[in-house]
Amino acid sequence: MSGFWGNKLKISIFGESHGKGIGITVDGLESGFSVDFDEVQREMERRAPGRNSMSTARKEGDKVEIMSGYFNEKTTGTPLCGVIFNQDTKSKDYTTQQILMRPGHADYPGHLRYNGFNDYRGGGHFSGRITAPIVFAGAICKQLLQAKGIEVVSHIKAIGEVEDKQIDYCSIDIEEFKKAQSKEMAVLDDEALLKMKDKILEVKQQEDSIGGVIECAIIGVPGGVGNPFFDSVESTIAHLAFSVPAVKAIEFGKGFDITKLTGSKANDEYYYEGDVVKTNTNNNGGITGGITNGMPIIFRVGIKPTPSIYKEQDTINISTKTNDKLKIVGRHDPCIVQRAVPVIEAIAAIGIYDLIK
Ligand SMILES: Cc1cc2nc3c(=O)[nH]c(=O)nc-3n(C[C@H](O)[C@H](O)[C@H](O)COP(=O)(O)O)c2cc1C
Ligand SMILES: C=C(O[C@@H]1CC(C(=O)O)=C[C@@H](OP(=O)(O)O)[C@H]1O)C(=O)O
Repeated sequence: MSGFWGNKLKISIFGESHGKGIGITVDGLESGFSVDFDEVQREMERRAPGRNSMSTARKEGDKVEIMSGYFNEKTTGTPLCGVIFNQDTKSKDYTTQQILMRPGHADYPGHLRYNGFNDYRGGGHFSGRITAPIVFAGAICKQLLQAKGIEVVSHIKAIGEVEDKQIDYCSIDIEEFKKAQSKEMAVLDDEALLKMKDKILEVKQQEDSIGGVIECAIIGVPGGVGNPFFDSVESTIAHLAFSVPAVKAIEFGKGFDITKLTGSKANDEYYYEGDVVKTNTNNNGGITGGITNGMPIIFRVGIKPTPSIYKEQDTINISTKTNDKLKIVGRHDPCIVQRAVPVIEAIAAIGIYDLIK
């Protein structure tokens, strides 16, 4: 089975991009919590397709219908199920995807795994569209975490070679991040934002695509959360991050760059600020031994360039068993990164809520 995740919180996703609908069941939420559904819908809008020239042209309302688990304006504590009905499908664009396998997409592995019975339309269950219900569940977890003084924020660290400003891992300016959320893309530095936008529109013009990096910070998690080995905070977040289509890399704190430091530079030295324990640096991204140390949790995910590009590509025809050419039609994101920002925040919130519940 692969549609289920969680320990104390359990989520189960379902649906296909061109099927009737997509959704999620969330079990293990605390009872008696009033969800701000306007805020949930704002989170859905941050991810929704068809909102600007940097996105797929497919337009979805992405309004979530609550089927269960919410009564008298409060969570009941029993499974909360949210459904989103698909509206703007154009399945004929995918006629050739039955036999011509898109490089970089799940067509071929999905065909093998499900013996040809997979729904190939719009990528079916493999589609980035299935991240909409994840954002829904994450938006609720975010609110539950906020009530405990925990904030989850993120920004686009890079699109291709264009980078946003370096953040201070020890002291996250939450307001600066929140301001970035209302921009066209979640970038802290306005000049970098314009350069990133130009880059995305340039590759779009060239019938190509581009990837990038999202950096996420979780602030306010007390020290002592998590477990050694298999349920470490890193394992929990990484498991969820790699469940997001197009995520190909993850690193915590200084990440791969920590390997270039000596121990005396890499260690985060402790000090007391009043009775609060802090560290001078945060190279370990707020986690040591798989357990939080009270500093901001910092991680980055690498998102690959969108696989469906309009340039002609080499591929295979699984019907004739010959080599062939593929020229994709349809509506695709020239870059996934800017739409995946709320998805990464959502998986972070789901993971941390599961650990602290
Ligand atoms: C928000 C979001 C939007 C996406 N949009 C597209 C798209 O328009 N076209 C496409 O080919 N892939 C898109 N993807 C990525 C594919 O779904 C993904 O690359 C594919 O399922 C293969 O999985 P993998 O890249 O994790 O190996 C999107 C992913 C996300 C998270
Ligand atoms: C619909 C969404 O994005 C889709 C993700 C996607 C893919 O292959 O992942 C391919 C495209 O699907 P379609 O060809 O049906 O338009 C995107 O539009 C969404 O994110 O809500």
